[in-house]
Amino acid sequence: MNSRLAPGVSMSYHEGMAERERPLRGMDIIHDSRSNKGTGFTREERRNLGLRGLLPYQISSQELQAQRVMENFRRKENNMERYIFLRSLEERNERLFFRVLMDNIRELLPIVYTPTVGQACQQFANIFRHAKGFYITPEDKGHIRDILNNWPVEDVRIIVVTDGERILGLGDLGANGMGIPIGKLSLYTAAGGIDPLRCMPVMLDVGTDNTELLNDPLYMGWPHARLRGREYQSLVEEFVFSVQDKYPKALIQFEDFATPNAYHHLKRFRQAVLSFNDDIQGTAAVAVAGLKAALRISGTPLRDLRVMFLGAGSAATGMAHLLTRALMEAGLSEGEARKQVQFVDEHGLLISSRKDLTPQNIEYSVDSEARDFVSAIREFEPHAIIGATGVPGTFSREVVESMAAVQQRPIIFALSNPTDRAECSAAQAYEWSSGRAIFASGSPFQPLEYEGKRFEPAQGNNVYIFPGVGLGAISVAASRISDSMFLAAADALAARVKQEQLERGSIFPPLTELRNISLDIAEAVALKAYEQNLARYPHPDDLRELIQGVMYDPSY
Ligand SMILES: NC(=O)C1=CN([C@@H]2O[C@H](COP(=O)(O)OP(=O)(O)OC[C@H]3O[C@@H](n4cnc5c(N)ncnc54)[C@H](OP(=O)(O)O)[C@@H]3O)[C@@H](O)[C@H]2O)C=CC1
Ligand SMILES: CC(=O)C(=O)O
Ligand SMILES: [Mg+2]
Repeated sequence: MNSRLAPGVSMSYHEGMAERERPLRGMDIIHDSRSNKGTGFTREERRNLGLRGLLPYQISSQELQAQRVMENFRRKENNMERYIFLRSLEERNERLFFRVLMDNIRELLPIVYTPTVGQACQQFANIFRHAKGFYITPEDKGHIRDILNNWPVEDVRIIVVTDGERILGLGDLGANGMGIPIGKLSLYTAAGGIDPLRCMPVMLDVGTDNTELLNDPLYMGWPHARLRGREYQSLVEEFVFSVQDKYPKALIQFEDFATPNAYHHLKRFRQAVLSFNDDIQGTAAVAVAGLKAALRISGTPLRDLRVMFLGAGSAATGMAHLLTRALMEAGLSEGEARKQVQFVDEHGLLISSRKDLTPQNIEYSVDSEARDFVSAIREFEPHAIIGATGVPGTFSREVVESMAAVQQRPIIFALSNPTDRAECSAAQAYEWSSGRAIFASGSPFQPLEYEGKRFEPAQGNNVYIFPGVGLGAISVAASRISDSMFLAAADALAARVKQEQLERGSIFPPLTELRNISLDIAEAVALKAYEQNLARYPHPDDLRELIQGVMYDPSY
């Protein structure tokens, strides 16, 4: 048991959580999305809360309201309309929004998350209705701790922060990237059971180098070129330390930073602050889980697995790092494990003589005559290729055919988001490999038939990981997040894949199980925290029950 408590960290999850009471009545309660039930208010509530006359006569159950919402949702003409509709619902009636999201996660995930959230970021100014989240600009330098007091919640537990420089595979979207922290936090609640009151989306709006946005009079962000260098770093530091001061129990998830900054922040804060980088570490765990499940289909032992990454940025190098750890757990030395991982980027195979290697990928560089992707595949004969380039079409027919020539069951993960950035589509992977590919993609592809056989392509996305990691970490007040926690998360995810799913080619469990998956992951992460002496709350009698007990329920 470890009861080292940081200043401001109490002994249990719920302690210190009470927010200032705001007795609401009448129209105020209807305009407060957290309290509002719309037509769900009972006769008695209507009498006691001054609501008589303010609502139509009929009282609807939450189930009936949800049915009404889904009918309206399905009548919308396109996904952007659906996105706007759902976000407006959240602004009116938060519990109904989460009820609907949780009960229809398969149908709604592509709207609140990738691919539609990418489009929503691109059109952020055009669809803007209502400010949500917290914006920090360079003009707030020296005042961040003060302005955090403007946030109306006393006890925040999860913060997702971006600076908008690498939004999915869409590049620098400046302050429009706020759609991503908002979307990720909706999933923290729907999948990870974190009370939305405890969630805070943050945009570090340090400008943008996207000239189209800078020239757009509708752009709503800080209209300057990106802050860089020391000034940028010191703004990020001020933000992190202000958060620690105001919200000492909060986990900070860094999201969609450009690679050099992503690694800089990870290195700077990972030991001292409860934080992680989702693109580097969350993606890594989902990939390791997917590979482990895929190996159950191909029959290849983990210690023999060879993987070639296309792209050598934050997502790919994060995956390589955790995969190396997994291979070491399977009995290889670090050197042996690294030899089983290779990278190809825009300029070809990462060979030792290249001058553009980074600290994250240099250890994987090789001596080889091969240069381009296809000849590197022929030489290395990887069991898996994993794309994290943000560039569509990079898994060409020749690439997939080469994989099918060297492996009976080639593993092909096209992880770039949104859908139109995927390295190849599910249909292409199956067709070009004569139905032999074991496929996953970052954004969803519909089930399909190839030569009379039905395939259900899996979605290899960090949404399977971050809600559970966050839930586990804050349930025990972890002091930091370790690599071992991500390996534990990967194992918990892989363990949920059933044989019958593998037979349909699906290497991740159904998204409808996200809440239970997150609970399993949270338990595994929390156990790891106790094992590694990183938990700051005393060990409970029943860890799973404790975690389950803190999970948000949107029912009235
Ligand atoms: N499925 C999931 O859960 C996740 C998916 N992703 C996706 O991964 C993608 C990459 O993210 P991230 O790693 O942060 O981005 P980066 O920009 O850091 O990395 C992209 C990498 O791809 C390389 N690249 C670019 N063009 C090509 C090309 N034509 N052929 C080969 N390599 C190329 C780049 O090389 P260079 O630097 O030389 O340009 C760079 O190494 C994004 O689309 C993102 O949506 C990210 C996180 C999670
Ligand atoms: C999924 C995700 O985190 C990304 O594409 O950046
Ligand atoms: Mg991301």
